[in-house]
Amino acid sequence: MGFGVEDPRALMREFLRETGGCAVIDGGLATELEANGADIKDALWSSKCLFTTPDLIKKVHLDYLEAGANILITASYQATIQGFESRGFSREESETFLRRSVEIAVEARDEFLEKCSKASADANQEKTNFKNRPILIAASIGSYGAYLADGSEYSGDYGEEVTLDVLKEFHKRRLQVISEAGPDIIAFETIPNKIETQAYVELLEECNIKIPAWFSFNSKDGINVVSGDSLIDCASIADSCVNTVALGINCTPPRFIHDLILSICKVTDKPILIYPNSGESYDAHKKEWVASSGVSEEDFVSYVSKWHEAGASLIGGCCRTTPNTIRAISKVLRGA
Ligand SMILES: C[S+](C)CC[C@H](N)C(=O)O
Ligand SMILES: N[C@@H](CCS)C(=O)O
Ligand SMILES: [Zn+2]
Repeated sequence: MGFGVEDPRALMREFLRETGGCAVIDGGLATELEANGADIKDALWSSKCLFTTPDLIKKVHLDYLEAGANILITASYQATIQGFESRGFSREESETFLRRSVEIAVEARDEFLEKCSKASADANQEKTNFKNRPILIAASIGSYGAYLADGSEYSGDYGEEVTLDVLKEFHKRRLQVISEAGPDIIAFETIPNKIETQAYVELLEECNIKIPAWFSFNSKDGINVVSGDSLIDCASIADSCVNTVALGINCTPPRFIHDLILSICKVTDKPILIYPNSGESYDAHKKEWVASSGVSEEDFVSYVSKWHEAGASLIGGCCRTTPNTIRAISKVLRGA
């Protein structure tokens, strides 16, 4: 899908018009890869599947489309050139994995739309989710903390040596390669601090990236981003970027989301996105979620119409949410 270079916001306006004002983001990708048997207890986390089980990534994308998603987030969250090279892959191979993450999602969309057009002749089509609908591919860019593979995306504490220039150098080539692979949106996700927000904004401009972007922060107190930096400051920096078509919150417990939406509303008139996690906490050492600490799927879904009323127009799930969560979100929003 192509979008006007002069007005990147036309993308989101047109997309939300077509979806009736609110759209469904997919759910946890890594979560669902694990549920389908992938072993991602690894420094590359879900991006390992780009070279071990790419077909499984496509299957999970298709499951989320079948559940009702309008937006697929690619498997590139923890996919970095530096991470792949440290595992012995060449620069060229590493860049191919980045491009593949976008291609796999595009292939899933094409296959899904093909199934929809076949199903349209079927009298039972109304009973399925195989109905033609607008679908965007959002290329994930996880934070520097994700690459560190030690849970730093939940602290945003990178140490003094990680300056703005270090972060820009870290992300630059990856951002260029992913942008050239042709996603509809760049999804900067789980952004833990202000310095990384600034790095992304400067890179988009300096690399002359013409693809719309979203900025999604995470919080552990319902007020600030996880590093303690002001959410208002981070959101204002993101809002000022000409590429930005939406901003919001992901991988954050559901109980914090309502107040965070209200804060973001104060600094932007762009669409607000939210895709919370289940509220469980992550043990980065064991690479496991602490199961008892989250909310049930039912409770998660009971928040959805309140988030929508508070101002969120793009709603999905992050870690530990599943196609069932997305199916339920889709039902709430499509009935809204
Ligand atoms: C969003 S977290 C659960 C991703 C995984 C983390 N960066 C790690 O490598 O442990
Ligand atoms: N987009 C990633 C997680 C970000 S925290 C995923 O769904 O696996
Ligand atoms: Zn997450």
